[in-house]
Amino acid sequence: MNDILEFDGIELQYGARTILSGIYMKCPVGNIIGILGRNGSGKSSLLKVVFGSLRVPVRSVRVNGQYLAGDYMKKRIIAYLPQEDLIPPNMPLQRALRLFDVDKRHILEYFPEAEPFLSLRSRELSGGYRRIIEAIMILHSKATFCLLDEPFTGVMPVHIEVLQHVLAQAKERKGIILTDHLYRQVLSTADHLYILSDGRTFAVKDPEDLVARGYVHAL
Ligand SMILES: Nc1ncnc2c1ncn2[C@@H]1O[C@H](COP(=O)(O)OP(=O)(O)OP(=O)(O)O)[C@@H](O)[C@H]1O
Repeated sequence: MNDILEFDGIELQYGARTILSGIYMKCPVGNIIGILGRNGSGKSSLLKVVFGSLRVPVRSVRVNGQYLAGDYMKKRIIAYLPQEDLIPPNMPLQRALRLFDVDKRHILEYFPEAEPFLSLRSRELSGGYRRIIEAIMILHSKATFCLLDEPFTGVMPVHIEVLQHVLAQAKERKGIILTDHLYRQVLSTADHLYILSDGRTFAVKDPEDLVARGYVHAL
């Protein structure tokens, strides 16, 4: 049976505002799960809570029914691409690849032209190149589950197609949860979709649900 990442019982509040409550999501290996939601609906917060970098008093994150606690990445269970840059600005790309235990050939396979970039510091790369390289790094990490916050944003269309190809290959051995406002790309990439609204997750059965939840005017 494929491994399954599952979470619920997550409560997140900022002051008097409840951001997350009534969350349930399941991500089996072999699947890409898309999360959509209006600005400020809590998508990034949810991924941080699941990864463990944002601590909350109540949370239940499980793999195959076993509760996870602490720093998941060290256990090579979950890898996370934050909405902000992943690689520190002064870190050379090849050092980041070593840290994430990713062979450079996984980058060069898609971008042979990137060989000279490997010795550059992250801040010396263009934003779009940095984003797709970071996303590919996470997808080739040893973790079984990958959380990707806006992997398509800032990436040019021909490279989005490359990333969709990498995602399709990666899901054969991983479970992937991603969120992005490039919703057409999310719709064409994800096997299952959720929309986050009023702090809760709703499974999207029909793309028209996105209109009903005020995420798009029309499809
Ligand atoms: N550290 C914080 N302190 C107070 N409020 C916060 C903090 N971080 C996030 N928020 C608020 O929590 C809400 C959810 O933020 P989050 O970034 O998770 O939303 P999002 O769905 O990812 O938004 P976007 O689509 O704009 O990226 C927002 O209203 C945001 O202002």
